Amino acid sequence: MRGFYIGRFQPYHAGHHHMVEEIAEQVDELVLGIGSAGDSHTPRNPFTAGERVMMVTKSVAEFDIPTYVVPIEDLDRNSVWVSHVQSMSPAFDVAFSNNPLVIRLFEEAGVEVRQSPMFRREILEGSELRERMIDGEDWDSLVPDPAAAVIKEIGGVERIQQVSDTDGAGDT
Ligand SMILES: Nc1ncnc2c1ncn2[C@@H]1O[C@H](COP(=O)(O)OP(=O)(O)OP(=O)(O)O)[C@@H](O)[C@H]1O
Ligand SMILES: NC(=O)c1ccc[n+]([C@@H]2O[C@H](COP(=O)(O)O)[C@@H](O)[C@H]2O)c1
Repeated sequence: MRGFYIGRFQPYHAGHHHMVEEIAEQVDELVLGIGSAGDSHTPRNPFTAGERVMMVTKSVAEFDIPTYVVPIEDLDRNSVWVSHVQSMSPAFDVAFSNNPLVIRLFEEAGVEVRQSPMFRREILEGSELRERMIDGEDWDSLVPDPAAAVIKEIGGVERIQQVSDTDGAGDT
């Protein structure tokens, strides 16, 4: 059985990693979708699809399961989004998500969806991580080591600080 799990992974953090660990116990192969793949260099979406591919690929290497990492751009049309995902991904039998819209769209398309409990959500949340980077607070203990190394390699903290340091830069 092959599973599918999509997130923006801005950045890929220990909550996502915990969810992947749980999914890996339920499926034989896994597809990880890099959502909003066209977005980067903003306070809410600082990292490119390619950078997120690196964070995810290097982090999940510790799990003993074949994993495909597939960037997926957003569409203006929710009603056909599942078809779009299916056109970009290896075929999958079950989708994993805690996102209400994603769950609804997959279920309406007849795809089985499994949810898992949030893991330490009070700190393991992308927006919390991005605020910590902007404020110069500890963040690297909250992401898998390989993802932290990628963020450091690309100057990710300097980037998010710089793109957040303008009038009207928007929410993180
Ligand atoms: N701490 C967590 N434990 C388990 N699942 C999580 C956790 N954080 C996010 N998820 C789930 O992972 C998927 C991808 O989430 P996403 O990439 O939006 O991360 P996020 O932490 O919610 O980021 P943001 O704050 O940027 O929206 C969603 O289904 C989300 O519910
Ligand atoms: N119409 C669309 O393009 C559409 C619909 C539902 C989810 N998505 C994407 O799927 C991803 C879902 O991930 P999150 O759970 O991290 O929000 C996001 O990148 C989101 O933009 C896109």
